[in-house]
Order: sequence, then structure tokens, then C-alpha cells
Amino acid sequence: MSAMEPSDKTLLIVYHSQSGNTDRLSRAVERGGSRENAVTVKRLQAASVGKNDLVHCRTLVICSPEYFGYMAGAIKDLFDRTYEDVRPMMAGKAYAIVIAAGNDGRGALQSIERILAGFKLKKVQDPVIHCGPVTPEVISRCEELGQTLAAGMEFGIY
Ligand SMILES: Cc1cc2nc3c(=O)[nH]c(=O)nc-3n(C[C@H](O)[C@H](O)[C@H](O)COP(=O)(O)O)c2cc1C
Repeated sequence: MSAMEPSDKTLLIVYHSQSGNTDRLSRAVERGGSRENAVTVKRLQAASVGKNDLVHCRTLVICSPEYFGYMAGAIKDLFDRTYEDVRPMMAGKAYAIVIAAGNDGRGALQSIERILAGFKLKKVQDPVIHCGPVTPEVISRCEELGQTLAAGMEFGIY
């Protein structure tokens, strides 16, 4: 595995979803990010993400439902599978988090933030935490998040 090339401009969106809510939010992030032509946007289910996907992205968006006050197991599994090997190559990359929850979401957010702090990733946007059914408003927020991240990458801010 090689270290990240400076020319890498990949926005990696990792998601897990059981009943479709997080899936829809992650698609909205993808749509927003795709508005910036100079950035490659990759949206992958957490279970299919490998170490190279993490190493070769510049910016990472984790989209997770909250299950039992925590991130989805598939997101945790991704971190478990990759942490030791990729951690040295992750420092300084940018991240943002999107949470779909029933009525809370803070447990999922905090658990992900703790691990990303261990990776030494840099939080560059406030999280989107959405409770309840997906609404047009949260779809717009997620599109905006994706576009803002991609624009920041395009202009070399992240
Ligand atoms: C097994 C399970 C556990 C859940 N636990 C929580 C929880 O602890 N806190 C919360 O706010 N919502 C909880 N929910 C609700 C989900 O977070 C919410 O429905 C979310 O939108 C599901 O996203 P998904 O459609 O992408 O799977 C839970 C749902 C399931 C199925």
C-alpha cells in the first residue's frame, strides 16, 4: 500500500443503512460533492471498504445510523479491520459525519468522533444529525455538505 499522493482528490463517502435513511443521506452528500468537477466522489457501503479506499481519499464522510446509542456495527467493523494498518497514513485528512437517528444520534456521533480523533483526522464541517424520517431539508443540508467539502478540496483548503 502506498501513501496518499498529493494529487489524490477523492471524497470518500462511507455508509451503512438498514432501512434506507442513511443511504438517502449519503446519496445526497454524493450528489452535492459531484457538483465539483475536479473532485472524484466515491460512495461505498462500509462492508465493502478496504484499506486502500481509506488511504487514497483526501476527505472522508462517515454516514451512520445510530443503533443502540452507538455507530452501526458495520462502521465499527470497518474501523476494527483497518485501524492499525492505515492509521499512520490518515493523519491530517479531512472528515465530516452524517448521522440518521430515531430520537438522539449523539452516541453514534461521539463514538465515531473518538475513533477519527485516533486516526488524527481533521473535522472540517459540523456534523449533520437527523432524527426521524428523511425530509427535503436534511437532503439539502447533506447536498450542501458534500458540495462544501468538494469545493474545499478543489481549492486546496482541505
Ligand atoms: C436496532 C436499532 C437500534 C436503534 N437504536 C437507536 C438509538 O439508540 N437511538 C436512536 O436515536 N435511534 C435508534 N434507532 C433508530 C434508527 O437510528 C433510525 O431509524 C435511523 O434512521 C435508521 O437508519 P437506516 O434507515 O439507515 O438504518 C435504532 C434502530 C434500530 C433498527
